[in-house]
Amino acid sequence: MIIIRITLGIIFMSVTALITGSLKAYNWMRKDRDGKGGTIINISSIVALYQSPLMPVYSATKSAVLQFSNCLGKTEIFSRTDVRVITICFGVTDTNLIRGRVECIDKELEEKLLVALQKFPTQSIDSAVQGLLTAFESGTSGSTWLITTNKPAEDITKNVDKAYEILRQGVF
Ligand SMILES: NC(=O)c1ccc[n+]([C@@H]2O[C@H](COP(=O)([O-])OP(=O)(O)OC[C@H]3O[C@@H](n4cnc5c(N)ncnc54)[C@H](O)[C@@H]3O)[C@@H](O)[C@H]2O)c1
Ligand SMILES: CCCCC[C@H](O)/C=C/C=C\C/C=C\C/C=C\CCCC(=O)O
Repeated sequence: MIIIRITLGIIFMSVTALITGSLKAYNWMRKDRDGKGGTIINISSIVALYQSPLMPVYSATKSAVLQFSNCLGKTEIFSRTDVRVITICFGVTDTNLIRGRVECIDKELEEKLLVALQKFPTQSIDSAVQGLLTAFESGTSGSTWLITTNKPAEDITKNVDKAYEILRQGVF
């Protein structure tokens, strides 16, 4: 089935490869294992910050990137390893990704996504890169940055923390 192939591909690229690659870099850089410290910047997306039916698989992978990177970058670990982990949530950015056909889990969603991608303001690659550089220069370990609609990069770590404070109610 085509959708299974697409789904497995997205999960492999956005989650499996990202996590294994991050951990390889992490273990190589960590100061408590003779490394020199360093920075890992992982790319999530605005789809990790809200719930939409359009791309359940892709959205799940970007939420996984956000959670993995935030947790790996927590102070308790950073203070031992000096490996800073920053997460970027990009908005729609004018790259090949949004130019090609996006095969959703069904035709109805594909049509809705096309409309959404056309309606949602698209930022330039330059804005996206400028925002990433800001996050690299200013971001603390475990921070999350929103870079969208050609606006300056915004540190949204406090929003993510508040969201998880709400989610954890009743857990402990
Ligand atoms: N463009 C957007 O609107 C947008 C929004 C949010 C997040 N993102 C994320 O940004 C990241 C980059 O996407 P993009 O918009 O630059 O897409 P893109 O398609 O323009 O670029 C992807 C690049 O990755 C390369 N690539 C693909 N498979 C590879 C592999 N197995 N090994 C090495 N390189 C490979 C491609 O050749 C291409 O150069 C993705 O994680 C995407 O989810 C993009
Ligand atoms: C609603 C607009 C959100 C845009 C931000 C987002 O990161 C950009 C996505 C651009 C294209 C989608 C890229 C990959 C998904 C590919 C196929 C979807 C597979 C089905 C699914 O995810 O459920």
